Formats: sequence, structure tokens, C-alpha cells
Amino acid sequence: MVIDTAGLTFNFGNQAVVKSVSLQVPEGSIYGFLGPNGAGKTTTIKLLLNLLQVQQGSIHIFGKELKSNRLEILSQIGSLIEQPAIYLHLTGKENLLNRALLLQISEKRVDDMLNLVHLTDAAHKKAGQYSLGMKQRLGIALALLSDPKLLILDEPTNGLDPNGIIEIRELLIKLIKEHQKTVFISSHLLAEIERMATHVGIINHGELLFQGSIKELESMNKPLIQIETDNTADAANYLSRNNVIVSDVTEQHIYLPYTSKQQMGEINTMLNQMGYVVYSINKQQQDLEKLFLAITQTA
Ligand SMILES: Nc1ncnc2c1ncn2[C@@H]1O[C@H](COP(=O)(O)OP(=O)(O)OP(=O)(O)O)[C@@H](O)[C@H]1O
Repeated sequence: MVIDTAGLTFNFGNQAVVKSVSLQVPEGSIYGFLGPNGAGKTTTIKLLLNLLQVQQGSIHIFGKELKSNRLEILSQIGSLIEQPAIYLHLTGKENLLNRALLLQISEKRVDDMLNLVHLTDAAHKKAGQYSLGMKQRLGIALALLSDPKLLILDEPTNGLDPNGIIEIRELLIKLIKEHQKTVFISSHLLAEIERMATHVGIINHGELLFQGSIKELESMNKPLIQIETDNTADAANYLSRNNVIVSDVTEQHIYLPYTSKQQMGEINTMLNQMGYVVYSINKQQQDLEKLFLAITQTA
């Protein structure tokens, strides 16, 4: 595991903000750290970057305990948290050169990073004139300058338009494929990261409610049968009285957990025999966003 925390806990005064969180981030993954605003994502990230001190629990990164190997570990992490630390009166390239000088990194690497984040054409433009998406990409280039093994990004797509989001997504996928990095990325929108994440952790009110691969999350996403009849409420009552589990009833539709085609046929027959007109009966897959909402709302 690249990141491995156990029972990580943090309080601001008497407010418990991170509650016994055990993160497992595998090497080479894009780990989406998801949760609504105020869930505790930024606080967790600050703990991982040693910007806040662990109050309870432990953090291991690259297999080593964070506090006692702080410099060694942090030198191999690139991060972007809150606003990227960019000098707006300098050009994009000057921003990178500044950092490169401090880290004793060559100008060639600066040019490579500009190229990687598609800012070569804007390299000599003042960063103050960059769009939000360009600033975020410059922030990622700054984070990547020292060639870190792990990239930790706090809501890098926040406030970006759909194109900006796609650009960041493609950049991160490229980093994993061609540069063998591990990326830990937080977001409050599943839709923004579901197409790139290999693993997901869902946090709300400081608690980790789900952790696993994106496939595991998808497999929790059980299909439903959606039925439309000429009398929804009556038909739903009839099914319930006859021991059929009804998950939800809306004005137009009845929803039941799907088990098989045969079960769909049986339900159809039951309703027809009671004289209900079945306008439609379909199998439906919930989208992951609904599942995400269901996970975070039941907590
Ligand atoms: N410095 C602080 N002092 C006191 N409380 C804080 C501080 N920073 C954060 N909090 C509180 O901790 C909780 C979690 O905040 P955090 O920023 O970690 O959430 P988040 O998931 O990153 O949310 P967002 O997406 O809005 O940034 C919130 O209730 C917040 O008000």
C-alpha cells in the first residue's frame, strides 16, 4: 500500500472531524476520495501531508511511519491543496523555474512538465492571465516537478468547466499509464472521478463509509425493476400484501429489487391477473451518483 492509515482520528476542539479512518491506497491506483462539503476530506489530506498533527491512529506512506520519516516521505509526494501556490505576476514557466531552482532541477524538466500539462504555448504568459483550469494545470506541473511517486490533489477540478475537468482527467490517466504514479484525489462529485478512479473511498461526517475498487462499488449497485401501471399506489399495495418486496413507489412507478427475468415475468402475470394494466416493466441500473448519495445520506 502506498498510503495506509489505521484508526486516524482528528478533532477541531470538541468537533470530531476525522473518525477512525483506515485508508488503503494501492500502488499505481487513482484513488478517488469522495464526500460532500465538510465531510473531512481536506483535514484528512492535511494529516497525510503532515500539515496537521495526528491526534490518534497512524499513517504509513510508502510502508514507513509518516512522522518519524517525514522528510524522506514528503520529498516523494507532490501535492495540490486548496489554491495552487502560484505567483500571478510571473509567467507559467517562471513559476516552474523558481521552484526548479530551489529543488535543483533542470530547465529541461520544466519544459517537459509544461508540455505534459499542455501549457507550452502559454509558458510565457503571466499566470495571473491564466484561466482557472490553466492555473490548476500549472499547480499540477509544480507538484510533479520533483518527479514524486505519489500525487495528492485536493479537489483539483473544483470550479472548472466541463472541458477543464476533462483535461485534468486525461492528464491524470496519462500520469498513471505512462509515468507509474499513484494519485490520491478528492472530490465532492462522483461523476467527476468515476471515469478515471480505480479505487474509491467515501467519507461523510468524518467516517469512511465505503472503500474498495470501482468494480466493488459498481457491484453494490443492484439493479431494480421499474413498473408502470394504470394504478401505481394500488398495484404497489397489492404486491406488498403478497410478500413482494417493494423498494420505492413514485407517482408513476413502482420499484422492486431485480433478481431474474423469470421474476419479472411472474410479477407481470400477478399484476395482469388482478386486472392491472402494465404499461411497462423494465430492468433498471441505478447510476453510481445515486448510490453515492444513498451511501452518504444514510449515515
Ligand atoms: N481550522 C479549522 N478549525 C475548526 N474547524 C475546522 C477547521 N478546518 C475545518 N474545520 C471543520 O472540519 C470539518 C471538515 O472540514 P474539511 O475541510 O476537512 O471538509 P472537506 O470534506 O474538505 O470539505 P470541503 O469540500 O468543503 O473542503 C468542517 O465541519 C469544518 O468546518
